Amino acid sequence: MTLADTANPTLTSSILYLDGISVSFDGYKALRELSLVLQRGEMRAIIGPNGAGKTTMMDVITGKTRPDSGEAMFDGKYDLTRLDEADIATLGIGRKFQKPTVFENHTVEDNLLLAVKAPRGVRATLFGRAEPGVRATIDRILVTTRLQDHRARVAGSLSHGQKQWLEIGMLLAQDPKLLLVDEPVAGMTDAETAATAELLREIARTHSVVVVEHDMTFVRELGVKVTCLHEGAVLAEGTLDQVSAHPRVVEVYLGR
Ligand SMILES: Nc1ncnc2c1ncn2[C@@H]1O[C@H](COP(=O)(O)OP(=O)(O)OP(=O)(O)O)[C@@H](O)[C@H]1O
Repeated sequence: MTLADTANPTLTSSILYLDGISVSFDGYKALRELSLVLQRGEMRAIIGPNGAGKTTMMDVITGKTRPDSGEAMFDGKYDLTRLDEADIATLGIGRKFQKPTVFENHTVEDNLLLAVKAPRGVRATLFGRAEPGVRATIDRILVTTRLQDHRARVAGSLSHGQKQWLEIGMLLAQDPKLLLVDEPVAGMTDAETAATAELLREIARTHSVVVVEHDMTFVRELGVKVTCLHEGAVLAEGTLDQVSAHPRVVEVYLGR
């Protein structure tokens, strides 16, 4: 961080600060001077057509992709462009990919126990006799993710929606400050989609969240600020109504 940055109140007050991020793949510009600021405790929905750069942006945040230029800061002080993926996860950025990757042969509860933030070595001894603090965390997550009545079920027997919630629960078990959630409601029923919006709103009371999603009904249910990306940059930002009324957003995305 430079001296100029410490005097930048937008940076110091934000959980995530992206400024002028560019990424090229073999000459193709996936991100073009992308700038986005997420306040602490904010949930933001990211929309935009295929190829807009949403996944690439998430990859920059998690250290999977290094930008060619620009600034990416976390929690007002950590330079994400200089840290590797493991360091960034340890700092408190958790990511959930679109496809659920739960341990199908383990119970719901054991999946959460496996994910829980615990010192190395402790994890292996957790099964069957988890310490009370860990138990309380797991119980809380089971309630949040609507899985309290399914804790003893094998994860492979859950519905698609329940698997997604379990994976969100596994993310929560790591106690991240910032959650990145990629297309959580793809393939869900309308009822599951509505429940997921409610679940994320609950999580957003105590965490900062970035959600990438194409389902506009779901984005409306989230009721948060929306950023529409197009060709690697921000095309529009505001409430869903404001963004939806933007002629270019209609032209390149919503009107299609
Ligand atoms: N590793 C890579 N090598 C080459 N090109 C890539 C690579 N990753 C992404 N791209 C290209 O960069 C552009 C942005 O892709 P990205 O996956 O970030 O878009 P997206 O907004 O997430 O799209 P979608 O909604 O389809 O997931 C696309 O044109 C894509 O083909």
